Amino acid sequence: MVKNNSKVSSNSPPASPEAEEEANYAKNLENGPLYENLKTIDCADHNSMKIQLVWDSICYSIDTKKGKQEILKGVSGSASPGEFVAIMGSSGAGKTTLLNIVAGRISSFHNSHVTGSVKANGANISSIKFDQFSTYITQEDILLPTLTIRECFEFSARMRLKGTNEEILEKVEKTIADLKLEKAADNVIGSVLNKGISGGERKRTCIGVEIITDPAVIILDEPTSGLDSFTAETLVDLLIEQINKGKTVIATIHQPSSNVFKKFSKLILLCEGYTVYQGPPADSRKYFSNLGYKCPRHVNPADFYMRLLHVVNRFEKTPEEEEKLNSLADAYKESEIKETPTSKYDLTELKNKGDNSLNFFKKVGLLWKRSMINAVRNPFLSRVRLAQFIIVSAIIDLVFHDLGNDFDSIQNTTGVLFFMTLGNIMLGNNPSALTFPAERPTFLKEHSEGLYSTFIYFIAKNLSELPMQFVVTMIYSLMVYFALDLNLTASRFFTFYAILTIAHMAGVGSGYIIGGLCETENVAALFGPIVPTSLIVFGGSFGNLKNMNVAFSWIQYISPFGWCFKSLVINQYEDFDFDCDSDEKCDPLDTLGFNDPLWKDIICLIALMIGFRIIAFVCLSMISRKKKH
Ligand SMILES: Nc1ncnc2c1ncn2[C@@H]1O[C@H](COP(=O)(O)OP(=O)(O)OP(=O)(O)O)[C@@H](O)[C@H]1O
Repeated sequence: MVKNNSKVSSNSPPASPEAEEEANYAKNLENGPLYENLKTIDCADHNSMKIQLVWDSICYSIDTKKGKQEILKGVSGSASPGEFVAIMGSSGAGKTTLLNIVAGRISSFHNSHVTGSVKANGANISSIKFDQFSTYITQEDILLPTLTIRECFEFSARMRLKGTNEEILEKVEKTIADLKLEKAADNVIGSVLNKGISGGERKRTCIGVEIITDPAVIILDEPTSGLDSFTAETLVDLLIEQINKGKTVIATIHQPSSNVFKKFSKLILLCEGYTVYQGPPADSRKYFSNLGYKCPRHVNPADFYMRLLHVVNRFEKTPEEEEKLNSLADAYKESEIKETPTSKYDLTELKNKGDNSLNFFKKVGLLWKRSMINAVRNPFLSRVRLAQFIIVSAIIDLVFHDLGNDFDSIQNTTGVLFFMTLGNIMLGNNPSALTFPAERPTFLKEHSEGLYSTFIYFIAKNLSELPMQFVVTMIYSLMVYFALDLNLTASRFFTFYAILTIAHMAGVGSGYIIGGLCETENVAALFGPIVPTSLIVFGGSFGNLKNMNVAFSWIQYISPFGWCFKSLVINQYEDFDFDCDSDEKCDPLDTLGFNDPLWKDIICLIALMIGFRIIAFVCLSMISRKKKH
């Protein structure tokens, strides 16, 4: 219950010993590091652009099954150059939503509606390419675990900045130094399974990857979450160094320590979509004290406010909770500290910067290089792939060696060729189904930041995986072809190798489709075998295709198993010299009904290889576009 709902001024003089104590506390806060730092700011010394962000009357609602849910209810505020604005509030208060709207990452869509305006130096952020001037650092640390800190920065710098090699490397070193990461710069990021850099270093790396371009506005979603209080304070100090350079920093923060709390330039407290306080942290104690909520002397104000704004169940508030929150929101609306968003600075006009992006080939090259580093540092997958082909080849050699060339050999030969077809395509499909889900967070993040298009990523991904595909099918061909004594001419061997390689690549393509559609590796592992397994039925070895259900007979044309098997059989028997009495009886191609010319089957296989990739690319494009909204 708000005891004092009268207008509250942050500047009114202390009238009682209690008020004097509050004033002293506020003074102590003012003497904290932030205010010392702020005095040293000389924005004119910095050449980089200064941006003031002003958001006015932001409302955000979503349509749910139960009706319209209002998430932000007319929130206004600003963040100026040299300011660290911290947004705090209870869980579900709308902090991340506000941050996303201010960053221009949420706009009205099918079931969500945004009203109000967000302006950067007076220009509506939707009318400029705001991400050219700002960066958004998400709560999740999305970094490739196999790269080192220096490599992460270098990739980001090369992708985003233009300049000579020396300039790029200089920028990388400067960012490492700015973020005090010198000692860990050559350590790999690591993952849950392979320990790498510490949590604080990881967070600083995420920040470094983004601020390497020197953005004027740095927006962070819960940058200190999961860090101990000392590491969190160190991180906030690094961000304060950024505001000292004239940057505008806005962050949502959970449970800051009292040391961190007093370093913010401005505190915004949100509750249930309303602003309940906006102003210097040092003035907040007095403000809430005047409303009847006195924060005890030795209690961290951040904890006190979180407890004050907490509701047990957001969707079923008690009458007391409802009354408290409404009166806090009303008190802010009527108070003198309520901010009327206006531009206070001599603002530079924001014009879109020229296109700073690299050309297509350089981007493909950088992504390809990163994928190769990733593969070399994570050899497990490559080794497993090699081992799979060696084991399957060895089993084939053991079971079917030296097939011979008499009539009785036909059944064994066609059998082994079908078995090879199966192994070859399945061993392409299944691991590939896992690759996109593993890289999905990195791809979606970098794509949404405009680092590269889906097409560039897709081309680089395909190119980086090609060498392995050529190697495994060569091992397969060499280990099996001569041991089984198949049609022994050089041209037949190389055609055999080419068929296996194209079919394997078609298998990889079908894996890409599944990988593109599945969000996680677990789901992809479950669904991975489904598509190829269904296509095996139409591979031409388990039944006469002419007698199958007409409704499904078209599937034979999209089955790489069928085309691969047919090609291998034709390649084996087209000019095979049989040890046989009767010519007619000895032509297995006639018996199997494989009368097409070989080139036709190979072209169909190539068409499937390309077609599967086009479908996979469309799936990825749809997912990346959906993610952007
Ligand atoms: N697109 C959406 N669809 C459904 N609900 C949404 C959507 N966006 C936001 N919300 C809801 O709006 C409310 C505010 O979400 P938001 O993420 O902004 O909260 P928050 O203050 O950042 O919370 P936390 O501190 O727990 O992260 C939540 O109840 C959330 O479920």
